[in-house]
Formats: sequence, C-alpha cells, structure tokens
Amino acid sequence: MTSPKAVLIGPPGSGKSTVGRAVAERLGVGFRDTDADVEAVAGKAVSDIFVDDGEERFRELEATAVRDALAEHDGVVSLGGGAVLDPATRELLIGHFIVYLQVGLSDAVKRVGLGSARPLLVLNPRSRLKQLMEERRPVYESLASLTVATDDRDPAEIADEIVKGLPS
Ligand SMILES: Nc1ncnc2c1ncn2[C@@H]1O[C@H](COP(=O)(O)OP(=O)(O)O)[C@@H](O)[C@H]1O
Ligand SMILES: O=C(O)C1=C[C@@H](OP(=O)(O)O)[C@@H](O)[C@H](O)C1
Ligand SMILES: [Mg+2]
Repeated sequence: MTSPKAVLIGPPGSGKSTVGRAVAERLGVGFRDTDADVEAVAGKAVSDIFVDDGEERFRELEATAVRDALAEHDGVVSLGGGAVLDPATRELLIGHFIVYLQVGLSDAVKRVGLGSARPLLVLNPRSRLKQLMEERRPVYESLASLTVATDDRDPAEIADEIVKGLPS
C-alpha cells in the first residue's frame, strides 16, 4: 500500500506548497499539492472556483483531492490550509506523518500579501487571517506528528528540519 512520506498542514502563508516541494526534492520523491489537483480537475483557478461555484463546491473537490492523494501518492503532499476542517479528511489523516507548519500573524500576512489568489482573504486579509489562524490552531495541533516553526526562517532550513524529523 502506498502512503505519503509526509503531509503538510498549516494556515495560508505557512509555506506548505513551497516547503513541501523542497522536502520532496531532498527526498527524491514526487510532490502533490491538493490545490493544484483541485485546479486540474475543475479546469480553473481556486479563486475562480470560489467565485463561480462557491466555497462549498471547492471543499467537496478538495476533500476528494485529499482522499485521492493520500491513497495514491507515495511522496510529499501539501494540503490547502482549510482542508482539515472536513471531519472525513481529519479521519483519513490519522496514521499519516503530519507536519504542521506554524506561522505567526505578521509573517503570514507578509507572505500572502494582498493578492487575490486566496479568495478567503480578499476582504480585510489581516483580520481574516487572524481569525482563521485562531479558529484552526487547535485542529492543526491535534493532527500534528511534527510541528515546525517557520517565522524568520527560510524554506530550505525548514525543509531540512522536516527531513531530519521524518520517521526512519
Ligand atoms: N519560510 C518562508 N520565508 C519567507 N517566505 C516564504 C516562506 N515560506 C513560503 N514563503 C513565501 O510565502 C508565500 C506563500 O507560500 P506558500 O508555500 O504558497 O504557502 P501556503 O501553501 O502554506 O499557503 C510564497 O510567496 C512563498 O514563496
Ligand atoms: O485556508 C483556506 O481555507 C484556503 C487555503 C488555500 O491554500 P493555502 O493554504 O495553500 O494558501 C486554498 O486551499 C484556498 O484558498 C482556501
Ligand atoms: Mg499552498
């Protein structure tokens, strides 16, 4: 049975997509990002799915993308920040090696910027991000096999720490 070497979770701007790719490179394995998988299935960007079809439809596509990635992929998988809100997804994550990337509000705000690529943060990004981070922190903490701080650290250093922390 295939199983990912690591599954990255954490809020938007914690670096899941960037660091996940770097971890996969270090391990010489493939990388999957469930947002990219959703975009491939829908044939459009996450932000367009939110606008055209609504968040609920995005969450359905996301739950399926996560389920498929966990079942099929034996490299590194990065989830979207909100994927863990789905109870069925949380259930499927049990038993996997889950890496929680921690980030403080000010680094997260700097990293996500003011662009519209993250539709949940289009209106008032700083306060929305603060709210999301506070609501979700207990969920991320409850799932984590390994927690890695990312503030004031570059992706290479974070990826090295994750590789060192993987089970042998
Ligand atoms: N540790 C880091 N330090 C500085 N910038 C980072 C770091 N990790 C990611 N970034 C940058 O922050 C932005 C968001 O990163 P991304 O990997 O998309 O985060 P996530 O997938 O968790 O939302 C990208 O522009 C990325 O280059
Ligand atoms: O936190 C969220 O609910 C979301 C995070 C995004 O992914 P990143 O965490 O990779 O930015 C993306 O899945 C979508 O915009 C919703
Ligand atoms: Mg991402």
